[in-house]
Amino acid sequence: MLRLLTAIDFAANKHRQQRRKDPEGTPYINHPIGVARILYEEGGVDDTAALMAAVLHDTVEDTDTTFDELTQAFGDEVSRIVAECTDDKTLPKADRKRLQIENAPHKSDKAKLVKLADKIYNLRDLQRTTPKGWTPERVAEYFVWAKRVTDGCRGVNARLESILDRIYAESIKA
Ligand SMILES: Nc1nc2c(ncn2[C@@H]2O[C@H](COP(=O)(O)OP(=O)(O)O)[C@@H](OP(=O)(O)OP(=O)(O)O)[C@H]2O)c(=O)[nH]1
Ligand SMILES: [Mn+2]
Repeated sequence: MLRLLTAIDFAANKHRQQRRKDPEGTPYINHPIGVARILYEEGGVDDTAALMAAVLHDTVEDTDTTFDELTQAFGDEVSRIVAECTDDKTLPKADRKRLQIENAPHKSDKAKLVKLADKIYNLRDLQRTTPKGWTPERVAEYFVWAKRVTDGCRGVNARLESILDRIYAESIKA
């Protein structure tokens, strides 16, 4: 479990100059820490590798962190879970979004858990406030897209899945 503290410190350093897209400019690190909290507290997940991967899940996608660095610091399993949760930013956005839907069902159970908690955090954020520059249409499209991704991650945690069911019932208009 102390490895989890090391991961939190690592992620906090990597994300230290980043802010969320909300109007308040919340520190980015609130997101990965919150994703790990959702996994543990709301999903009942106490697997250390999954919780560490949750904390680290955006470090490669959004900072200069490499998978080699993660493997060195935290081992193969954590690095692989993060890899499964990392979009290829060299691809056009439409391809990245499509690939998340297509690849979701093929991910490991631990990667699916991180994906479910990541989407819960982001969807709650969208219910709370609108990111800078987002139109209502873009927000609505994110809910529909996120549902397609998380539908492919089902079967790993009934509690997280029912939280998502409620969020979609509240926010996706037929
Ligand atoms: N809802 C919300 N999202 C914010 C905010 N600030 C940053 N984000 C991040 O923005 C991403 C979603 O925005 P998009 O425009 O769809 O994706 P993009 O950053 O990949 O282009 C999420 O990345 P991600 O975690 O990698 O997840 P995802 O791309 O798999 O959804 C989310 O964490 C905020 O204030 N509210
Ligand atoms: Mn994320």
